[in-house]
Amino acid sequence: MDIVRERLRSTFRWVGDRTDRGFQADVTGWWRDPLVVERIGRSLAGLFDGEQVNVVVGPESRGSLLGALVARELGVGLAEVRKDGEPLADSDRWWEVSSGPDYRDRHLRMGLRRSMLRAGDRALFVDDWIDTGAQTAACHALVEMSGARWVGAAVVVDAFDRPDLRRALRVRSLLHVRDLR
Ligand SMILES: O=P(O)(O)OC[C@H]1O[C@H](OP(=O)(O)OP(=O)(O)O)[C@H](O)[C@@H]1O
Ligand SMILES: Nc1ncnc2[nH]cnc12
Repeated sequence: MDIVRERLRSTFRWVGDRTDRGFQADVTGWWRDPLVVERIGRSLAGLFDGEQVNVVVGPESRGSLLGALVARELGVGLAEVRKDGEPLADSDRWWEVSSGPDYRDRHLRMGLRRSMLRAGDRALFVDDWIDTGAQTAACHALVEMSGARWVGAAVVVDAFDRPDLRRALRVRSLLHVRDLR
């Protein structure tokens, strides 16, 4: 296992009791580790090495934090997807979809300003975690709606139990959730 994956494992913690409703993943230790901050953008970008990407799509908030690091590495920009967000001005044209139930059973309105994605763009989705896949699927729908191409989904932790959708969404990860147990 390389040093970035090792640090991701050692700075991660589960909070609460496994049988408890409050049992949660705490990834904040990642952001506090300078080595992770320095190298994670390159590691995530490397999951799609050799593929042409000209925009990174990152959902608020941890996806846009990581997305900015990946975009910096690739020399491209970031299209931030808001959750239950609104256009800032009535004149803003906005793409929006509703997600299926996510890991907290929420149906989120996910959206972004239309000018953030253009037909012909090649979009790489970035996030910290994929669980039900509902938010990733919603972002995929936004990318398709805009006419951009979906290159794939680069995530830190894969906790997705839908192999068919993993393939369809081209999900690649640095860790599987079982690496954190
Ligand atoms: O696979 P799913 O079940 O759709 O869940 C995955 C999403 O859930 C988490 O975000 P959350 O909405 O908790 O927001 P945060 O990044 O602001 O913590 C995570 O960062 C992913 O974006
Ligand atoms: N089980 C989980 N813990 C923390 N963040 C998540 N995002 C999606 N699923 C998650």
